[in-house]
Amino acid sequence: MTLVSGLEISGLDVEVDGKPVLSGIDLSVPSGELHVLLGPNGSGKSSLLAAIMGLPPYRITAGEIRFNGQSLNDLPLCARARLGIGMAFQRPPGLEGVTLEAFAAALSAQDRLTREAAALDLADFTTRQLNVGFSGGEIKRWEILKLMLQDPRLVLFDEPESGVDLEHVIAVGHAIDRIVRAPDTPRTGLVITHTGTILNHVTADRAHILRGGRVIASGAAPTLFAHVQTQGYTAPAA
Ligand SMILES: Nc1ncnc2c1ncn2[C@@H]1O[C@H](COP(=O)(O)OP(=O)(O)OP(=O)(O)O)[C@@H](O)[C@H]1O
Repeated sequence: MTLVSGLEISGLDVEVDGKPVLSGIDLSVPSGELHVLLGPNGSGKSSLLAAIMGLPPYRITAGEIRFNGQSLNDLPLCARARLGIGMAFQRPPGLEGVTLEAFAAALSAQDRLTREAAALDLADFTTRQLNVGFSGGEIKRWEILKLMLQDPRLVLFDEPESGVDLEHVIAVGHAIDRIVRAPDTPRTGLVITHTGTILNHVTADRAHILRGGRVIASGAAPTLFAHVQTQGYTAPAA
């Protein structure tokens, strides 16, 4: 299938320092859909997000990543960000001297900061420096708020619920839905989850199981997650 709009990955091989981490990945996420990546530790989930975002040291050695019909393979990170690709990181660094207010002002997104900071319980943080002294859960909530301010078109979430308490997971899930399901802005989303907690609060369309750097199964998100809970990261019988 060739998608005109959305994310399309075909025959993708990726290596790190000469070591293959992804092999023959075929994955399509149509515009307007949110897909989930499941898989055991070390199966290549974060490497896949990094390869889409263009983060070093992940190197594409075969295949192609396209977004809205444009190949990303030869684009540096900053060009991918300008195309509207954004990522909520697992362990983002602190940015001393840059406050949430200043970050929002640089993006002319002060209105969104006011609105969405309240929804993510970060209203008291606007004069704080980014990620400096934030708790683990606060960092995760800021990563979601950051995406709201950046207004990306392809949104990558690396374990958005890990370290987030149960009450705030609800806010994070609703915020992810607001990002991906904005009625007048078509967006595409890909989210990694281990526990599946976030799936109780977002509407996910499809899920994919990665194992050993390969996609071994794809299916409706609730069905595939239920399968993983009982059978582990295996391909369901046809
Ligand atoms: N920068 C790197 N340097 C060396 N090896 C790496 C690097 N990044 C990933 N790898 C290796 O690639 C494999 C896939 O790692 P990756 O982080 O993508 O897995 P994951 O599925 O996201 O795992 P987890 O569920 O534990 O977060 C692992 O064996 C990992 O050690």
